[in-house]
Amino acid sequence: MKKLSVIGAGNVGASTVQRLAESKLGDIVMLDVVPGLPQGKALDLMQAAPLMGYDVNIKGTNDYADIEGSDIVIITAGIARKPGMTRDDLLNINAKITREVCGNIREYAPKSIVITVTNPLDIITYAVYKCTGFGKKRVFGMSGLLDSSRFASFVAMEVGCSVKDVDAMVLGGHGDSMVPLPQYTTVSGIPISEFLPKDTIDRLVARTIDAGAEIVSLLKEGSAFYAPSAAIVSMVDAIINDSGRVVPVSVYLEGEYGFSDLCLGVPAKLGKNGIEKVIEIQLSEEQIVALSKSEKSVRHGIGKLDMGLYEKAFLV
Ligand SMILES: NC(=O)C1=CN([C@@H]2O[C@H](COP(=O)(O)OP(=O)(O)OC[C@H]3O[C@@H](n4cnc5c(N)ncnc54)[C@H](O)[C@@H]3O)[C@@H](O)[C@H]2O)C=CC1
Ligand SMILES: O=C([O-])CC(=O)C(=O)O
Repeated sequence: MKKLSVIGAGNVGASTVQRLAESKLGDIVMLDVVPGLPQGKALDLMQAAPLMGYDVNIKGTNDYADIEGSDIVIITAGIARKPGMTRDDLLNINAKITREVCGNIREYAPKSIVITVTNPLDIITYAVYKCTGFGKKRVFGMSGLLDSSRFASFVAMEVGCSVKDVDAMVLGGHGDSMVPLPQYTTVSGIPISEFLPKDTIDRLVARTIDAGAEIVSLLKEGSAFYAPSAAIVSMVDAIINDSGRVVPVSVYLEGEYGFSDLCLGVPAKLGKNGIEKVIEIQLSEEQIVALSKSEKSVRHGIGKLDMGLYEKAFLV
């Protein structure tokens, strides 16, 4: 059995633990700072095991020693946005939480693959990459798979076809400058332009970019967690089963797409070592401009991080 640890037992963390258990992907540790919260949720999930037929162990804890030897660690600890906020507004608080989490991952799970989820996603992924020193294969962020799934669901609703036949692709940062790629979005391999007029596609692209905020404004408290946890578990499945799935992830770039020293959503092959390969695809002039805009926005956020603190953490 693989050992999977989820840091943060809130909406995203607890739903991820439930999906991991139901997918029988490994034994799970769920950690949170709030005393009793992860323990209570873990106990509740263990009591569902006989009904759901999952034979995995789920432990709730406030003690990082329990994540010792984890194969995969998923970081969901941090605050979620409220209506009217951007993801970038979460940076100061979540960067501080992330530093503490990273120090503990370095100490207790130094061989793990780390999947970041906490927002602002690309900036936090960069911070975790720097802070852990684990290298780009073992530190990457979940966002593009969620954004692509949202785009695919909107296409299926509009075309009136099965979601099973829709493949969508969204690149760039997980924010207002994300880059949905209609040209790489298909229904049974057929470009969506064969099914939908341009103004409809433009509307679905805009809805995809705004999809997180749409849910925040409906919920009033907190943000999405059902689709995010599904995307996280798809990525964990691809790693554990060494499946070679190609999905968009936020990864540290070293010249790919012409960008360096930041994390940005690009297609990558996932396998047992984490990121097996970053895939570079042909982009149109318009898409290159959009991706550059996204890169600038993420780089601006990275500029707000106090990197001294990360480098110091790395040296401890
Ligand atoms: N990358 C993506 O696509 C997505 C990212 N998110 C982000 O994920 C994060 C979590 O979202 P939710 O679970 O909905 O929030 P939530 O508020 O329901 O849960 C967050 C949990 O983190 C815990 N926490 C806070 N500080 C901690 C620390 N130092 N150590 C351990 N745990 C700590 C809190 O006690 C809380 O239980 C947010 O930053 C949110 O914006 C959410 C959805 C999608
Ligand atoms: O919108 C948010 O703040 C949470 C998130 O990243 C998403 O649902 O895409």
